[in-house]
Amino acid sequence: MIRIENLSVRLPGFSLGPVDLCVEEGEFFCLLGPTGSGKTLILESVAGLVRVSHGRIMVSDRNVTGLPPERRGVGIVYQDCALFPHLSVEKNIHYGLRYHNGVNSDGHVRCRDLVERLGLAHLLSRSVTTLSGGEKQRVALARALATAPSVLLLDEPLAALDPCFREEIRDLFRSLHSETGITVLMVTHDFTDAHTLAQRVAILHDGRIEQTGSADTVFRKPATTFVADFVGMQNVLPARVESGILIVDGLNLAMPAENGHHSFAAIRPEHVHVLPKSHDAGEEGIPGRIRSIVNQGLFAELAVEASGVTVKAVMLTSSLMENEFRQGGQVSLRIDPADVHLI
Ligand SMILES: Nc1ncnc2c1ncn2[C@@H]1O[C@H](COP(=O)(O)OP(=O)(O)OP(=O)(O)O)[C@@H](O)[C@H]1O
Repeated sequence: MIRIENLSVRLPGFSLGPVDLCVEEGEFFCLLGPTGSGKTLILESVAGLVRVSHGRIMVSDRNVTGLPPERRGVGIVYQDCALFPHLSVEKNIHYGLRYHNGVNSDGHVRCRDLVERLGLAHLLSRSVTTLSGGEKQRVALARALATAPSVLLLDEPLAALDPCFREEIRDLFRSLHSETGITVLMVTHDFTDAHTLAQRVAILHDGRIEQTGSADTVFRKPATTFVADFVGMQNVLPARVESGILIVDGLNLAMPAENGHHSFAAIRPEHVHVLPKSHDAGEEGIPGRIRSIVNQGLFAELAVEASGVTVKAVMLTSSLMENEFRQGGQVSLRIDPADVHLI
């Protein structure tokens, strides 16, 4: 368990916090946010690598705020692995043991088990400078776990890897977490990590947490326009309700089930259905004109102008071809009220 209470870190050009965050025992938690929003600083505060200005950090019910990194019971893996280039794979893995209750038989047994589990036995005598990206990450993970930390901190460990290694290491994190039940706090830019690994996520903005929840909730029901933009809603439009009709900018839409006071409607581009003009789009069909098409290969991104509003949509390129959609062409838009999220 990691409990961060009222944490602030003041640096010359940046202020983190106040941040409150609890990662439950055995949870896999992802921190997401734009570059420079303070994700790494949170991780470094937990690891004891940065001076905390205010607040308290608990790891497994122990107040570790004033403790040096090696006494906090945390393991950390960085994006660039930060392995010691002058040491072999084996020496890198054993490195931390000397600072954690000395080199004892428990530590050696644990390292042997990790070497086995992470498929590193044939690499032990190799210099780490000769390893592939995926192999380096597995060594970094073994080194971080060698001291039996109660929590594992991962700072964008997949970002520098080729897509094929990324999938392999992501699977490794997933199985390791489910087998050991270790508490994991991971910084990532990648929404796939959030969806496939995390039980919960937090979105950071300018040193503050803007929303915490399951990946599904945060992606489908963002609490703020910032989170909506960040998770790729693309259509975040001023909205008001008049006589039971939702007026989104200049568009009249059927009212979604959500109630309460709202100022914005957020609609994911994949929830905007673009249909040929002749197609029966039903009562909700909104006439529009295609302003632009960007072909991304498998998908195409469309900007459609409807009643003076630019609505973003994505569709399969095959469907774009089939329907012979062209820039300037007339279309009908259909948006299911259930896919309109009010903020
Ligand atoms: N030791 C430091 N001294 C001064 N400023 C720092 C220090 N460490 C981080 N910062 C600044 O704090 C801000 C947040 O940095 P941080 O590395 O936490 O961002 P991040 O969200 O992890 O970004 P990225 O996704 O690009 O890694 C940045 O503006 C950074 O320049």
